[in-house]
Amino acid sequence: MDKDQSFLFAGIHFDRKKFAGDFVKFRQENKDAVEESGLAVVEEGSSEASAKDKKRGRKRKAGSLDSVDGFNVFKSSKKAPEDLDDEKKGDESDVAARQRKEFYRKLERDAVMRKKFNVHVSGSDIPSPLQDFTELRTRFRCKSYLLRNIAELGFSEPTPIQRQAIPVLLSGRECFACAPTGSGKTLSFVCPILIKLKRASKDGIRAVILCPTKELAAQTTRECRKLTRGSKFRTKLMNKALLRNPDLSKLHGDILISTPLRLRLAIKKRKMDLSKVEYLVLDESDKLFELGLLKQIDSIVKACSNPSIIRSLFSATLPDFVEDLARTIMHDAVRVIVGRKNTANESVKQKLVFAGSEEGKLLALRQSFSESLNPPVLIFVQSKERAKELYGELALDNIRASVIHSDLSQIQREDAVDDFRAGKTWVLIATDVIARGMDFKGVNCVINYDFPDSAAAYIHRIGRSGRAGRNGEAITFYTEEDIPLLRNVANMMVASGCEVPSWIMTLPKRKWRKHRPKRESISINPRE
Ligand SMILES: Nc1ncnc2c1ncn2[C@@H]1O[C@H](COP(=O)(O)OP(=O)(O)OP(=O)(O)O)[C@@H](O)[C@H]1O
Repeated sequence: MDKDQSFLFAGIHFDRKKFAGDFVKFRQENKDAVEESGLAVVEEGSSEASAKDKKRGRKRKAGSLDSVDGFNVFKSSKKAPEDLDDEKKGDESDVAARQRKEFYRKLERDAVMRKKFNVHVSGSDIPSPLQDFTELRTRFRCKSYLLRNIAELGFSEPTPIQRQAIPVLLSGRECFACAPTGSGKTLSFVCPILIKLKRASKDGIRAVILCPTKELAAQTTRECRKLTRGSKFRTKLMNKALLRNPDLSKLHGDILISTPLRLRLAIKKRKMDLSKVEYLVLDESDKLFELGLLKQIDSIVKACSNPSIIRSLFSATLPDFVEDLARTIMHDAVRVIVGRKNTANESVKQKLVFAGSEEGKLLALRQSFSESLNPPVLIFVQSKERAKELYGELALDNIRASVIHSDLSQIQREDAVDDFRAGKTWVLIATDVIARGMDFKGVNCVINYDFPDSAAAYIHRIGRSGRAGRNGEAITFYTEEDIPLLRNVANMMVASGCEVPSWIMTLPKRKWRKHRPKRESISINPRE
């Protein structure tokens, strides 16, 4: 068949320009045929494959030049030139058939692997997922220091998001990634940066990672530094001290991690130059795209003016409006979703507890602590005033608790986090300021003392537990005021495999709106 085709078309020069419309149609038909065959995403060949194809193309060209040499070599041969031509065509079509077969096999292997790890992709020409970390060396020439650091961190195999997002970014593609809380998204964006930047340079900042809070920026900086041990890469955190520097135009460093507000200040007031930035990561991207931060993000995106910049968005929640907004600035981005978009982590056992009133909540908390306090426990409340009140109450019970909210100084906030991490405090009372991204090892239980104000807040809060494959628990207190939105949380619980009393599922479905009802004071006993 192939032979016939090549015979039929031999000598025909197809004018692609003249018949551009037909050519596109023809390509589309071919695409449809592949799609019907059920093989993963239509153009889901790896970019390495396409790179190989390009090389093959080059080789083919080179081959036609080689054939001149070849002709010379066989000049003395007894065979007639026509026979040689036929033989060569036969060989070429065999090679093409073999290559095609191998290509489809690869697509099938990729599809099987994605299915196994619950990875869903869309976009064109998507690279194969990683089988293991050693592929970072064989496929992407990762340096040994990075593999050593990954091993020292105890990561024996890549998590599903790492399997797919790392090769996507390493093949120079922009990317939206949505994967459950605690599933290793940080390594998914730091690792490609380190491999792609190759070596440290004095040319200024080449990668920027934006995080919505100072705490998360500090944590990501720490993680980055663990991964760059043994290399010359320098990771800079945009903190108060750095921001005092009147001229940041010559800042020495490779990777800069910042909150949007601080980076915008650095650009506007401290001559920060981001024109050489090759990688821009928006971590917790949906938070960064909220109204309050959008202006800052916009000016940072503009300041990163390198035309070949690679931008990526990561979060455990990726609403459609964020994707739509991001698509306006991204080129040919690949979308990687692990599991189902916007769902709670399945390793967290979730429970709803009716507490009746504010007083009932405090009683329920005290009772559960007196029966079994299984630290570390993280408690979320809806405002800093309530955080202070609850802290005061727990102090009366001699529970080793600390509190974190936006009224505290940066040092106090850092101390609260560090003490909780080090096990000096058993309970951390917090507002949503630390609901996103914070990686506290082994939080046994998250208590939503106050009902969350959005689906994303629920997913991120409870995602502080059940991280890196561990199990966790989440308890959500509710009172009469929260019942209108109870079904929303119940739906998320059901979607992640938890049981919910059947009456809750019969409640009317409501659209989430900012839910911060005015609640009675937490303190029952007036104190001095
Ligand atoms: N391949 C791996 N194997 C085992 N543990 C890993 C691996 N990659 C990352 N981790 C660990 O998993 C934990 C969660 O990682 P990370 O903080 O990157 O999650 P995340 O997906 O960004 O979560 P969130 O959505 O809450 O920000 C960390 O403690 C990290 O050290």
